[in-house]
Amino acid sequence: MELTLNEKKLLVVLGSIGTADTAVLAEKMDTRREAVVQYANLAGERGLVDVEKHVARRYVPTEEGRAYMGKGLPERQLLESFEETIPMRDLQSHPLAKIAIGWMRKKGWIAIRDGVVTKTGKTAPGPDEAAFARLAENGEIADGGGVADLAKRGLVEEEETVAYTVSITPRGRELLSQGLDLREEAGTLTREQILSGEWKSLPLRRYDVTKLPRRAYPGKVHPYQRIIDEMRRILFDMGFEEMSGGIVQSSFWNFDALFQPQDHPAREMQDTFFLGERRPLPAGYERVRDMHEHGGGTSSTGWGGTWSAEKAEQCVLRTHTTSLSIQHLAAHPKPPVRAFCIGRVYRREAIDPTHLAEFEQLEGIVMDEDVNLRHLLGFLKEFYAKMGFEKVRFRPGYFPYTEPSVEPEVYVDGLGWVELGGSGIFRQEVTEPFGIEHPVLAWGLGISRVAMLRLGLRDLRQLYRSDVEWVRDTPTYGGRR
Ligand SMILES: N[C@@H](Cc1ccccc1)C(=O)O
Repeated sequence: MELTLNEKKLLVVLGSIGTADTAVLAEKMDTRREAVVQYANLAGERGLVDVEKHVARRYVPTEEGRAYMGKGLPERQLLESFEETIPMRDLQSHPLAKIAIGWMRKKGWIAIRDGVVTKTGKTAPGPDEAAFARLAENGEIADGGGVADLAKRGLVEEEETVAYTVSITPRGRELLSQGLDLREEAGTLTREQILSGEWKSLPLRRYDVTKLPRRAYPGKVHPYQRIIDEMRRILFDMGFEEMSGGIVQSSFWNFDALFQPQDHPAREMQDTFFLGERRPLPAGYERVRDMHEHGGGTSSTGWGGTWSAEKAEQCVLRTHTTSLSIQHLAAHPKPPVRAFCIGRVYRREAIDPTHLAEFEQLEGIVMDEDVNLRHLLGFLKEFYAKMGFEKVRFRPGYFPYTEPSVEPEVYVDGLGWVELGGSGIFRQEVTEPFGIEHPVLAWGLGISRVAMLRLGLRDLRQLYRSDVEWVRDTPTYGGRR
């Protein structure tokens, strides 16, 4: 049997005292209690010592509980603050009134009639007060009596202490009587010890290679952020540049520039978070106005009616990242443009496992001479394939700013076809006011959905919870399933 030096030292100490708890052993061995527990468990597996675990539960006061220490429970303090009767209004001005009046009534100590509070005479302390008095005396208290009531009120909380006693077994004694080699063990060898051959005669520390190490939790990137990073990588690899912009946008950029009519249902209060702030309209906004009112210089008839600059100035939390795409195009009206962004958007949704009021979109635009629908479908297919979704199909859709409009769907085993966003080619009504003369392919994909599918989640909210266990248990490897 190969004992570690520490086990041997433990046996030597126990040889003289037989039994001791780990606190005593730690002191005698000049080490920490956790170390003693570890040595004792090793020696215990070999049958040389017995390790006994004692769990002690006790209750200690919470912060609120400490505030009442020595003064008594709030209802007792309040009861003693007046003689036989008191007008309710006066009683209510006592600092403890909020908590204590309810308890006095519940305990039957007072009756309230016509705004006057009268003591009932039945005001003897119950088990909770007795427990509280004992707690005040000792600083802690065992379970039982009225302690449960105090715990329910949040005045005490449970504290658990674990202690171990270690005793030497007959086998341990026998081994000890045979004499133990107490020379220091070498845990690492020096170059000299190896070259000179001295290592052969050194007592070496043994390692148990069959033991699993304790799990380590180094810092790591959140699973959702890893997927987002992967998507950015893919788009950079496909030759896209990244656009950026604020989450607060004027209605002009979020809606009007995208030829969304001012009375469009998506612009209603129940769908969009409107802000009090306003932003001035950009130079040249008149072309957008004209497009809305009568189609500007194009063959479009526009939406008709009068376009309101005031409505367009009003700020919103962006409802889609398409508000960034159109600004990028306005700033870069000449081809080629290949740009993307991944950003949070906001909608007034009823929240459920698959709908949140905030979520992320991946937005992309491609403008070039002669790009067409086939290119758009190709880009989307390629992107999804790189994300690990092999089967992709497209259904016709509708957006006020694209024609044609397409809704991509991916096939997921067990779920079937899942819709993942919208896409299309920007209408002339969108591009013309900004002097854009070539077709623009555009898409906006809900990527929290993608992340949910990739991570096998049933509830979208998991992506946004501070759930450390889940973050720890989600592997970092294998982007793809
Ligand atoms: N903005 C659309 C998606 C989309 C983007 C670009 C073109 C067409 C559609 C949405 O939020 O659902």
